[in-house]
Amino acid sequence: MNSLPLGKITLFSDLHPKLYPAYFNYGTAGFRMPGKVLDSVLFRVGILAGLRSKKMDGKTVGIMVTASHNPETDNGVKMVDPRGEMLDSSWEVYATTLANSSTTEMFLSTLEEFVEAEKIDLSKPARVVYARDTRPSGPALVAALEDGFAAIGAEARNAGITTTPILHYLVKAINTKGTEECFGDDSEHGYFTKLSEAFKKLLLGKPTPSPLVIDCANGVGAPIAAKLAQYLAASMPMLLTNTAIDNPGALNNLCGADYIKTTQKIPPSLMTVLQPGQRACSLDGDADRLMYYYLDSRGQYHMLDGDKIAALVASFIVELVKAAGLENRIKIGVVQTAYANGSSTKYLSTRLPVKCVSTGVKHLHHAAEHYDVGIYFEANGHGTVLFSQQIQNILSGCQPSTLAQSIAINHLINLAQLINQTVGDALSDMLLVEVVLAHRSYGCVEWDSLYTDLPNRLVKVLVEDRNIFKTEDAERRLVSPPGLQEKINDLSHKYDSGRSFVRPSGTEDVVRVYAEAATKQQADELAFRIAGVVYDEAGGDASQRPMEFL
Ligand SMILES: CC(=O)N[C@H]1[C@@H](OP(=O)(O)O)O[C@H](CO)[C@@H](O)[C@@H]1O
Ligand SMILES: [Mg+2]
Repeated sequence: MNSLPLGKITLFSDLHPKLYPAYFNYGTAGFRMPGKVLDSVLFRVGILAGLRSKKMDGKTVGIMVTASHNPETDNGVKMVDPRGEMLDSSWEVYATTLANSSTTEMFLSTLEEFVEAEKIDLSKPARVVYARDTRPSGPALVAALEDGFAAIGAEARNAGITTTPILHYLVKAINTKGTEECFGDDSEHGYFTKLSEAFKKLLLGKPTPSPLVIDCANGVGAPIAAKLAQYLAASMPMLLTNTAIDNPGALNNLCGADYIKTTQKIPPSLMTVLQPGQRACSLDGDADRLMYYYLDSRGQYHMLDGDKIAALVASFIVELVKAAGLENRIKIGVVQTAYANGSSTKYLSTRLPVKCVSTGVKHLHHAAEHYDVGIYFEANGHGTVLFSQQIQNILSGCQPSTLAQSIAINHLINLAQLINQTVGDALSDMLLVEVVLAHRSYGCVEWDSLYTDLPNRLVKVLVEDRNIFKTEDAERRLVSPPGLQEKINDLSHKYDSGRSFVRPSGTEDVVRVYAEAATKQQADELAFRIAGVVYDEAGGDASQRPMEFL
């Protein structure tokens, strides 16, 4: 086939017309909207994925149908590149243009222009693997996606209902099969085997962890964690909660990783379950984010977010690399965003290089790839640790001269197996945390005391046009509107340990204000004063002005 099958695409496309005037944007998290408006988008993404595979010489491309931590009525779709990573950003623009073509004719002509511009060799095969989360709108959207595959003639493999990180794993496993970089068996069984075997090796000789309460957000994490529990058997006792995937409206409702981070509260459903001192964690709706928390002996709630996970894991890896005698050969680094708590940055900076990049997983992931071992976590609990292929080869070829070196090297080798190398993975990260806690003989209290979080506050501001907000220095400084950054600086300087920044959201039509300061009251006050200044500069009617915190 050296030209697009226009007749077939037309037939299918007419079954999936663009009915909604909505503007579709392939953003940080792919397309994400109310599920009911996405039929045409899924069909077109099916075709685009086929073309992406052809462009990548027939390698398998992944597609995940999910809206992660969003409300149950939302849905979305994102594409995964052959190495298991997020779609190349140049294609995000094509995805947006194709999704917004208002008629079949316009869609076809845009497709043709695009094939021409990208010089796609249409005679190449197209291969895709796809999955969805548990959302009720999922089956119909997957059917639209499958029509897209049929229209372009893609060879499609259905991975069923699974997590986003497993889909990423499958993509990389399929594409590295039979190569030196072989990633593992390209099945869910392969994923569970890889994780559980590495976990058991890392825990050998350590006491079995006490039971961990897992809030599955009533989403796809529930069936997947249940399967993982079977592979781990007695080596990791887990108490699964919020597993009601068939209860309408339950997904992410008053539970899940995003609820934990944004409300800084325990899910109400766990109030009677969680014992003081017991570890608990929450996954989000597609199980790529993880938050830990616990109640202290006075019953007070404490949150252990992505920054605390980074601190725990980074210090452990730094010590292992030293113990392996490889500190001069392995360059370790941490990547954060401006949302990382100032105390975490301070803690980490005394141990290893820390880089700050713009918000969004792809920025963190790419920056982490510049290290031999790159650790990245967003404060919201999304993150992973990347071991370069070269370092994995060095580790497996190492000739240790002492027993201690040999043990440390083996631990590093097993960590590279345990940790999902493609994307943040709540279940893999959870096992990683459990390994470090077991090696350190830490409970939550000891882990929490690595450093004390600076109180902070995040406020959303509704403005008339968030596009007038432009930033630099990894989003820490506003360059537009002119003069606003100076006002932010003046206010921040008035508070002990005051730090604040303002940036337009990439996923919502708002501007976000983040502030931290020495006390909670000061952080709240600073955030709301800056939000007020932002609103006065760019907001609309006075009723939407952020209310001063009392
Ligand atoms: C403050 C915050 O949590 N921002 C989130 C949010 O991005 P915004 O661009 O801030 O809307 O969604 C992103 C995608 O899920 C996530 O990567 C990021 O951390
Ligand atoms: Mg998610």
